Parts: sequence; structure tokens; C-alpha cells
Amino acid sequence: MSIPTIDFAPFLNEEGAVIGTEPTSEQVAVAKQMDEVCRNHGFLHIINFGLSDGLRSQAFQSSKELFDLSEDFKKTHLRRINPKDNMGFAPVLSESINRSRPNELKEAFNLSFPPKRQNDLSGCPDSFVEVTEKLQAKYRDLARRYAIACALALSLPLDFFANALVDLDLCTIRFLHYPACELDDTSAESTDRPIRIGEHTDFGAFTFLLLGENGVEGLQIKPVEGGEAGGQAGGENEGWIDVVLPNDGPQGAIVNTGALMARWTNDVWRATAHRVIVANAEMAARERFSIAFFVDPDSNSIVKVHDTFTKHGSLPKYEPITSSDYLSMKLQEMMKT
Ligand SMILES: O=C(O)CCC(=O)C(=O)O
Ligand SMILES: [Fe+2]
Repeated sequence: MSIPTIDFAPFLNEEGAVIGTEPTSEQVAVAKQMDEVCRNHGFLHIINFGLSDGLRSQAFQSSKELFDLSEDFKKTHLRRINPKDNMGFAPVLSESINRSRPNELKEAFNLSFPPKRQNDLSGCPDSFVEVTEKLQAKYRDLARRYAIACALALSLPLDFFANALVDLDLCTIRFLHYPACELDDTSAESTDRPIRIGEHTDFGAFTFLLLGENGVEGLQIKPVEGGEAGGQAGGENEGWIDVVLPNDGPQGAIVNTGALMARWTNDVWRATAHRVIVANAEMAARERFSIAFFVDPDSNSIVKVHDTFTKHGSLPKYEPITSSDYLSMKLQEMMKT
């Protein structure tokens, strides 16, 4: 399925210019498009969102440099991730985002946002350290602008989501590498073929996903009824749709709705299940890189169904929960070995 492309340029004015002023007609038009997509399946392709092609390719180059370090070096010298702070290196086959599936053929490095959180980048190549600072600065603005656009799209006060993105103390930039692997053709249709990342919905408000060369291959989505997927749903092999991106035009990011946004909106904006599969032997032979930016509400924010979504008599589907309680629960599940 070709996912819709949305040109975010109207929001790239000075940060915060929208709050306290009337949105422009171009901004309203973008917000309307976002709302349509997010009510429907929650996966869109965004262009002109403030990341230059130069910085993007630098980020992928540095990611490759990091993951090209030897397994032994990475395991002994890089700071190891843990569910409590979600920062650092996760080796291949150390995680499973969907507990009903085997551990995943991927490795990752997670970065948090200073000054509330301090990253330990010892052992990381200098180029990686350099690029992370530049990305953090761009992403800080992006999170806020996108949050404002979401509020406009949902007819909420414009600062509603932005107020939960002040510290960015739970936001994470995750560099992902899926190594090449073997695919035994006899298991091509069965559930025990290699999993790059199992069926899941992202945990936070929204995610920006940058895909490296060949990056879209294997990425599939499936709209779900509720705000999260996992458990039983993980066994199903039905209803998956390949994500297809435009062949030309500027390189963008995939944006998808996470479970906490679904909770805020009582599933008016649903979180869409997605996964990365190895569909055939050629795909298995190619390594894959992506960089996810998980925009998760600040730790002390209480995510509660907004009254707007229950005013016509529908009941809240979710109990209020703090962002930190929700995320720790999900991270513990994912990193349990
Ligand atoms: O690498 C990808 O394309 C998807 C990654 C993803 O869905 C995640 O890390 O939550
Ligand atoms: Fe995801």
C-alpha cells in the first residue's frame, strides 16, 4: 500500500509561531490531511520536515560505522541498554518487542535527550557522537512542531501535546541495524522464519522513521482496532500490507501513531501495528538500516482520554496513566530475556 505523502513545510516557521496566533490556511490544510490519515490507519510519509539530506546521510553513515565495529568490541565497550533508562546498545537477538515471537535479528543503539538525560557514548566513533548532537537539535524542534500540528488536526488547544514535550526525557532516537541473515526456503511461509522486528505498535505519541537504502523492504502494516498490538495478535499472519513509498520526490520520514496517542484520543487516532519481515532469500541477504525517533510524552505527564473524545457519550477505553509507568511496563516486556 502506498502511504500518503504530506508536505510539512507550512509548519517549518519559527518554533512556537503557531501557538498564540491563528494558524495559516496552509497549516490547517496539512492538519486536515494528517487527521484523515490518522483516523484511517495512522501511517503517513512526511516530507520537508526540517532534516537536510546532508544530515540524513551523515546519520546513516555514522550508524554504519558504529554497527561495523566488531561484535566483541560492541558487547564489551558500548554502554548496554536496560529497561530502566532505555539508553545504549542492544545486541543482536537480545530483544523481542512481541513476547509471542522469538528474539529479533536486529541490533540497536538508543540515545536520550540532554540536559535531563545524559548519554554515555564511550566506545562510539567520533562521527557518531558528532551527528547525534545535530540530530537531537533538529528533532527537538520537530517533536514540538509536529505536536502542535497534531493538536490542530484534532481541534485541541494548540499546546495540548506540546505541553507534554518540554523535557523530552523519555524521547529516544534509536539507530537500528538488521544484519543479513539466512533464509531457509522451507520455512518461508511459516511463523518460524527470521523476524527482524515482530508485530507491535509503538509505545509513545508518534514515531518518525528514517529508512536507509532498501529500507522500506520488509516493512508491513496492519490496522488494528485498539490502541496496541501484541500477545495473541502476534501469531497471526493475515492482513499484512507492504508499505510502499514514492519512487521520486524528496526523501521523507514515515510517521506513525503510537499507543499513548491512541489512549489520549480514545482510539480516534489508532496506533497501527507494524513489523519487519524477511520475505525472501534476496531480502535476507541484504542488511537493513533505519533510524527511529520515538516521541514519548515527558515522564510525569498523565495520559488521559481527552474529554473531546467522550463528549458524544462514548466511554473512555483507557484509565489515565503516567507516560513513565506506561513506557517502563512496555520496555520491561520487550527486554525481558
Ligand atoms: O526498522 C523499521 O523499519 C521499523 C522499526 C520499528 O518499527 C521500531 O523500532 O519500532
Ligand atoms: Fe515500531
